[in-house]
Order: sequence, then C-alpha cells, then structure tokens
Amino acid sequence: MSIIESNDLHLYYGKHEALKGITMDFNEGGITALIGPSGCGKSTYLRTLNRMNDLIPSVTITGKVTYKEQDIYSPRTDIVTLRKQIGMVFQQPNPFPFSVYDNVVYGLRLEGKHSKSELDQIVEESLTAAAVWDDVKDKLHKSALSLSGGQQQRVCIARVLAVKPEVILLDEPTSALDPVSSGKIENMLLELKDEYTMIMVTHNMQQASRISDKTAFFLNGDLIEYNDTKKMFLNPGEQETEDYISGKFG
Ligand SMILES: Nc1ncnc2c1ncn2[C@@H]1O[C@H](COP(=O)(O)OP(=O)(O)OP(=O)(O)O)[C@@H](O)[C@H]1O
Repeated sequence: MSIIESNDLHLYYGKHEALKGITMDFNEGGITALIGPSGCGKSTYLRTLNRMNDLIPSVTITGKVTYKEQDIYSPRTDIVTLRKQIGMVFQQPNPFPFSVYDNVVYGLRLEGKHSKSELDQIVEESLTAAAVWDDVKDKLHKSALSLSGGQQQRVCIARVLAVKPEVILLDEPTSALDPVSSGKIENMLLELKDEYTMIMVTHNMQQASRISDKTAFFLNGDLIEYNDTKKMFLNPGEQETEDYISGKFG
C-alpha cells in the first residue's frame, strides 16, 4: 500500500520550474533513494513531501501530494502534526545547543510529555535505535555540540525517532561525514527500514545501491525512471539513467 503519493507536482521558484510534473508513490517501509545530478530537483522534491518549501516565499506549487490519502497541501492540514508524522534529517547535523537528552526529548516536551520516567525510556530507546546509545549514555547531560559529527547526526536521527514518525526524509544524511560514520548510519538505516518508510536524497551511487530498495532518477526537474534498485543499477530502462549511473555525466 502506498503511504505517500505525488501527482503531477510542479514547483516554481519565482518563474523557474524546478519540478516539472512529478508523479510517484512510495510504499510503506523500505528505503527509496532519490538520485540525479546537482540541481535536478531532488532536495526540492523531498521537501515538498512535508511542506518544508512553505518557508520559501517565492515558491508556487501545483498538483497534489497525499499522505495516507490526505492532501497535505489542504488548508486543513496541521503542519506541526504533519512534520511529526513525516520527520526530516538534514545534510549538516543540526543538534540544538543543549544537552543530548534535551535534544532527544525536544519534540516530546512540545507535546506536553513531562514524566521523567517516560522521557528517560524514550531517550534510551531512540538513542539505541539510532545506534548511538553506547557512545552517549554517559554524556546525556553534556552538550550535543561536543559530540563528533557522526554522533551528532545519529542524535539528530534519535530526535526524529523520539516523536514516532511514520516517514523519515533524509537529505544527504551522510555527505558531511567520514566513511566510518557514514557506514554506521547506513547500517542503522537498514535496521530501521522495516519499521519506517525512508526517502533519502544521495549523491553517492554506491550508497543508493547498497541500502535502497527502490531508486528514483531525476534530471532537470523530471522523474526519468523509478524502479527497484537492483533493476535500476543492473538493467536501467532509460538511456539517460544508464549514462548517469555509468558516470557519463553528473
Ligand atoms: N531556495 C531556492 N530559491 C531559488 N531557486 C532554488 C532554491 N532552491 C533550489 N533552487 C533551484 O532549483 C533547482 C533544483 O534545486 P535542488 O536543490 O532541488 O536540486 P538537487 O538535485 O537537490 O541539487 P543538489 O544535489 O546540488 O542538492 C536548481 O536549479 C536550484 O538552483
């Protein structure tokens, strides 16, 4: 069953058409990689799925995005709730300048959850699921900014997991990290993929082929091909996909 669908989605920055009618759907669970050369619209598309582009004044959107069959651009949509259901992880780790613990419980406190035992339990669960509990269990009350970049990114993922989203959008989550930290995050995403629907922009073709179930190839604001990752890398259906993944342009 699909959990998110976009239908003939166009997005303009002023007069520039960055997305030219994207129709695609995402099944529940698993990892979908969005790939394509710089400027093709991958991040823009990712951000349309939880209305992050609303923050940019010049943006106009036509077409439809549904989450569980509800139009997310409807005036009835509550954006705070939507962004809890569809969480986001950014390229640069962006912990808040407070303790690891306070980072993880941030969204829960906004929801009015204050019971210490409940918060303690969610902190441990979320940091464990984000594969960073062992690194930080003795530093929960130290500033998150004192951690390494890779640890910070995993704490940011724990912060998203703590509010129990169904979908996680990841915008190049490992591109600012060293290979060891990237590998830890890839393994963690593989552990989480039965429980969450994950959609990830990546520049790294090996990463897409290692961890994603499906891959979507974007070019100049168009969706060129969307297929099972194995098929896409072994036997692409479009010449442009083949040229891109074989490194002829990019
Ligand atoms: N805030 C913005 N204002 C105006 N134009 C923008 C804005 N953000 C992106 N664009 C333009 O929209 C197009 C798509 O950009 P987008 O960042 O979505 O591409 P991308 O495929 O994610 O690229 P990259 O891999 O380099 O991040 C580009 O032409 C870009 O210059």
